[in-house]
Amino acid sequence: MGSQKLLEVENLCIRYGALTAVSSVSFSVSNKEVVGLVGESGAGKSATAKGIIGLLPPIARMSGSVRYRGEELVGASRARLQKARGAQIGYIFQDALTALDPVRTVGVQLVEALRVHKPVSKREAWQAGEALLEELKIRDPRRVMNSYAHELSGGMRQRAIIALALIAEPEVIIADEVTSALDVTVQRKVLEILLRVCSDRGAGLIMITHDLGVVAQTCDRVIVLYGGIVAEDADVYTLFDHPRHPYTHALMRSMPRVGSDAPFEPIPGSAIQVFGELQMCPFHERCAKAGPDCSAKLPPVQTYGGSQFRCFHPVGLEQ
Ligand SMILES: Nc1ncnc2c1ncn2[C@@H]1O[C@H](COP(=O)(O)OP(=O)(O)OP(=O)(O)O)[C@@H](O)[C@H]1O
Repeated sequence: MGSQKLLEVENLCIRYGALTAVSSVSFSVSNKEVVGLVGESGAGKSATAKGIIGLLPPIARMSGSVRYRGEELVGASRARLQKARGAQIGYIFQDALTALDPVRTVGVQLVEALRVHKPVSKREAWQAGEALLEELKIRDPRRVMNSYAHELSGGMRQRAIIALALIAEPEVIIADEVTSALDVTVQRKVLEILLRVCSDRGAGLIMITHDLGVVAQTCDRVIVLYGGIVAEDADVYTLFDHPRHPYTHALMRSMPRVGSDAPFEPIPGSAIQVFGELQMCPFHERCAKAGPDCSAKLPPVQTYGGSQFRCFHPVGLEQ
């Protein structure tokens, strides 16, 4: 199977009243590709993901284009979006405790999630659920099928949530900070399992995270969001070898590195909220390289050596 574009997001803009959460975000996801959406809290990662599957709250206003296999989802009917959610685009929620219904067993929830989309009997759905839990390396799938969320460990709960998102075999999976609540060893295992199952199925994965360690471990391509815009978009090797946007560069210096004595430096200042149309670089107040041009207008997208970035003063390309 060659590379096929499954999802194309173009010029996505999302507003909550006067607050602009997402401005002109564009990217695509192909089969077997893992695309990271990275950025600090408030950067617009979840808004982008929820916009893709039509789960924004009624106050939100969205424009732009989201195409699944070429079919436009922005402005699609509620029924069309319901079909897209789960059967074509699966969403793994951030918070495993609230994503699972506390009063129904994992099995009952899996059966329902499958039967909404596929004409299978309860028995067949139950068997599919059990097989999927086994695929997710759950040692005693029958016990987990009959368990309630509170009876499971954090890692098991997270795998049950992953199963709920995968049961109807979507081709694109959005994983929203799926492992941030888990300790590091469990996190690594859950990520490995998620990647393997997505790759076995030929699915595309959008990995939402603020953790560059997770990005390095999992992603093929990385979209760095800041203030609701794509600050940088590059394949994972180019991004780590040659971060061009000063925000990406600062983000890398702010994380501890294994085997390095270099001190890690927090990014000064705090993330911004954008109101109205963005007329300047949203990072300029925190940026050591900013010049007068950065506060005068929004830098256009530039391309250099496999990266795209919005910056007048890219790192390593000083004139
Ligand atoms: N329902 C809402 N009403 C108003 N503003 C919102 C709403 N949801 C999100 N926002 C705002 O939209 C912006 C983007 O939020 P979003 O949740 O997409 O960020 P994020 O990058 O996913 O952050 P986090 O990592 O904390 O989840 C933020 O400024 C946030 O305060």
